[in-house]
Amino acid sequence: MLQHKTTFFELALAKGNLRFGEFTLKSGRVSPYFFNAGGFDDGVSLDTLGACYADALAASGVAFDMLFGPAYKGIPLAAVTAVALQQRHGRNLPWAYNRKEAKDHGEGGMLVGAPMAGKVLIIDDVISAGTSVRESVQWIRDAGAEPAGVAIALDRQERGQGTLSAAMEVEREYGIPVVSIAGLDDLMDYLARNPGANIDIDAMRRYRERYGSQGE
Ligand SMILES: O=P(O)(O)OC[C@H]1O[C@H](OP(=O)(O)OP(=O)(O)O)[C@H](O)[C@@H]1O
Ligand SMILES: O=C(O)c1cc(=O)[nH]c(=O)[nH]1
Repeated sequence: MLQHKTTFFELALAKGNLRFGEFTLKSGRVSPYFFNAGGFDDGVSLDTLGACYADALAASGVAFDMLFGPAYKGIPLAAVTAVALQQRHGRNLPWAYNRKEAKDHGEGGMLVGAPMAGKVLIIDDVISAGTSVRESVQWIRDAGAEPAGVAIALDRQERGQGTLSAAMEVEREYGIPVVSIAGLDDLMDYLARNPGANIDIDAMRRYRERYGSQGE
């Protein structure tokens, strides 16, 4: 398993950002696990998470010229990934984010940071229904730039309306790749080798059989 995946799982488990039990999702499904991206809430964990995004992007080979972090949770993720790309991979790239409400004084406007240009990579925590990605693609195109792909932390690899996962639906709809630090398959592999006392791996398997996405 690639080092950034192991590092991500170790960090998420140590911070309690990967939990096991019974959780009702946005979709209404009852899941035996839950990922809370908002819990990377201190300097060390944010720094480590940024390194995981940067290393996953470097390993993916996706080409991009700048980063875009959709409000709100995408903003610190894009910022810390920009820092990690520079420190770990020698790529000093521009980055930008949007506001959720327009600012009517000072510099005004909805977009903050570098002007959108070239191939823009969207950085977010998760994709559920794809609404956030859809809005980000619109921001990027309206500014005359081109979406290059999406980077997320954990791909739950479960189907949306059809048999494809939300990430696959985004790839198909926009013709752009979705890169994740890790996916459910990686998590299952990790847990098989590092079992936790409170983790019902059979419940995870049953959930994946019932809701897992199929094909590419
Ligand atoms: O694929 P989707 O259905 O859009 O769901 C995923 C989005 O939902 C959450 O953001 P949210 O819009 O709740 O805003 P926040 O970042 O301000 O919490 C999350 O951070 C993603 O951006
Ligand atoms: O589908 C969701 O609602 C969801 C799942 C998950 O693991 N984490 C999260 O923030 N939302």
